[in-house]
Amino acid sequence: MSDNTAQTPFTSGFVALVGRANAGKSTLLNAALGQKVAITSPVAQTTRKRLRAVINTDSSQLVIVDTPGLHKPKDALGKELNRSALAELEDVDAVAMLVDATKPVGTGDEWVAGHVKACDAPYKLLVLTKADLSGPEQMASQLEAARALLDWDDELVVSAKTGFNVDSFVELVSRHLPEGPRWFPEDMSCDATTEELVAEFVREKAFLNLREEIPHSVGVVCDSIEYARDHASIEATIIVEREGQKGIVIGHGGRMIKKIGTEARRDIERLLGRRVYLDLSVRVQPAWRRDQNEIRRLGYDAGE
Ligand SMILES: Nc1nc2c(ncn2[C@@H]2O[C@H](COP(=O)(O)OP(=O)(O)OP(=O)(O)O)[C@@H](O)[C@H]2O)c(=O)[nH]1
Repeated sequence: MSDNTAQTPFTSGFVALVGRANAGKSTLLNAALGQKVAITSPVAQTTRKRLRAVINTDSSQLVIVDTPGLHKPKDALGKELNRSALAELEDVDAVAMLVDATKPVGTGDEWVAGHVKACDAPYKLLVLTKADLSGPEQMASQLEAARALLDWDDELVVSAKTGFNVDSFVELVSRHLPEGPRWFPEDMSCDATTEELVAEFVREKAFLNLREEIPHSVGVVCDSIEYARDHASIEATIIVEREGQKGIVIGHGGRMIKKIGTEARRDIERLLGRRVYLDLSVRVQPAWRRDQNEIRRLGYDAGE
């Protein structure tokens, strides 16, 4: 494939997706990539790991950085997530701030916008998400409120669920990146290891199936992956903070952990392109969310 044509210079760069928890960052990233790498759920603060996804077009390479949603931190994990999200803003070529079209623009958005305003990124894009859930009037008033947050370079309304304007998002950002080479090989879709993606896919299903406070107490680590000719055998551990939570994760007669495992296995099979045997266990690690070392060990930190 030719990278450059006489007419359009090849552009490349880093793009941070920021926004309040639950704004739709991970969903937009997966939709733009056309492949699931980031986990999503209706529970706020699902994203813990920074993930870089690489989107290649004929004339550009976007390295999209998904960040944990910004929020008022309640514990060491919360602080680390904010730190990691804000650190991403320091060195990117573009920032896309996502605002949920269905939730009134409020102090949370103002706080995030304040950080976007202060950062040096040369291109700042407002993205109104979840267009499929919002009527024209609500959309218009949300846009007006979001416009007042800062002097945006551009604005775009998208629905990552229906695909509306997802391609436009990629095109628009590509046009505003600097001229540059492909930084990453064309066949690389993200910077997470298979083990990290497996652990995240299991955590997503735990988030989706467990209610109330438990999801935030859940950490997942992938212990091993063994590849055979036509399948892979995987062992992973779900970490919780209390004995009682362990019982809930396992469920009556093991039903809950089986459900989590079955759902995660489907995504992992799609990722690996082969049959998967997934062996899940549960371990209690009291107060791991307050333990900086444990947060690091699980990879829910800013890295380097
Ligand atoms: N209907 C609809 N739902 C969406 C859309 N985008 C995201 N969602 C839903 O909104 C919820 C949150 O989406 P995420 O992508 O996990 O949001 P996030 O900003 O990454 O959230 P954090 O991890 O908390 O920072 C999920 O239930 C998504 O399915 C959309 O365009 N339309």
